[in-house]
Amino acid sequence: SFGFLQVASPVPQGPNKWHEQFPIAKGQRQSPIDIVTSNAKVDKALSDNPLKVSYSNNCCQSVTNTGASFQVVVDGAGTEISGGPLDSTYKLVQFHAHWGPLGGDEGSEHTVDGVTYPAELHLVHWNQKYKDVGEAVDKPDGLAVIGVFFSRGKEHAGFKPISDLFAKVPRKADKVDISFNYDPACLLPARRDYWTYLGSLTTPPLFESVTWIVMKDPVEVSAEQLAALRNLLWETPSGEGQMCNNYRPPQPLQGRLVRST
Ligand SMILES: O[B-]1(O)OCc2ccccc21
Ligand SMILES: [Zn+2]
Repeated sequence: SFGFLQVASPVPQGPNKWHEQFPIAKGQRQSPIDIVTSNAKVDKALSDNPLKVSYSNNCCQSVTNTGASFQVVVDGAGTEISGGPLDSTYKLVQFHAHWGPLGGDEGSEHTVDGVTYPAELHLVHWNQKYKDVGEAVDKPDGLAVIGVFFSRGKEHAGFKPISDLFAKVPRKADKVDISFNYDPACLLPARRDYWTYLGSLTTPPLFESVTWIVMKDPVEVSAEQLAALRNLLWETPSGEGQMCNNYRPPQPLQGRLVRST
C-alpha cells in the first residue's frame, strides 16, 4: 500500500533540524509558504480550464493513526482531479491534516498574508502518467495536493463521520475501517477559487514533487471537532501525549510565482 506515503512521523527532531537528514529541506521549491495575496498573479488559463474534482462516495477504506496525523486511505476508484494547473489526471490516494495546540489559531502549514488557521487538510493525489504512487512521489509533476484551511466555527457535518473515528485510533498504526459511504468532496469549500504553486511534501522526505492547490476559502469545523484531533496520541520527548503542532512553518519562496484563479 502507500505506507511510505504517510505523513512521516516527525523524526524526533523538529522541522528546523530536518535538513541534517534531508538536505532538500533547504531546496528551491519547499512547502509550505506564506501566500502574499498581493503578489499572486491571476492566470486566466486556470479558469479557462477549470479544476475538475470527480470523487466517488465509496472510495474511503480506513482511518489510520500514522504517528504524525490521521490518514484516511482511499482506494483511488473514481477519485480523480484534472484541469486547472494540472497537465494530467491525478488520483486521490489519501487525506490527512496538520493542526496546532488546543484552542490556538496556529496549526495550518500555509499562511495567507501571515495569517494562520487552526488546521489544514491535505488531499493527496498522484499523476496517472506514472505506474503507481511510489513512482510518482519524487517526480517534479508526481503529486497534486489540495489544501483546505479549517477555521473554528459551526460543526462540519461532512467531517463529523471522520472526526468521530479519531477516538478509535489513539495510537500509532491503529486503524479502523470505514464501513459507510463517504465522499471526500464534502470537505471542499463551496467556492472553488484557489492559489497554486510548485512545492514539496511538508514532512520528510520533503520531495519537491507537489503541485499545490490551496483553496482560498476555509471550511468551518467546530471547536469540538478540532479538539477531536487531539484524541490522536503520539510519542513526545516526555512519553505519549496528545498529537498537536504537527505542522511545518512557511519556507522561503525562492522567487516562485504563486498563481490565482
Ligand atoms: O507532507 B505532506 O503532509 O504534504 C503533502 C504530502 C503528500 C504526501 C504525504 C505527505 C504530505
Ligand atoms: Zn500534509
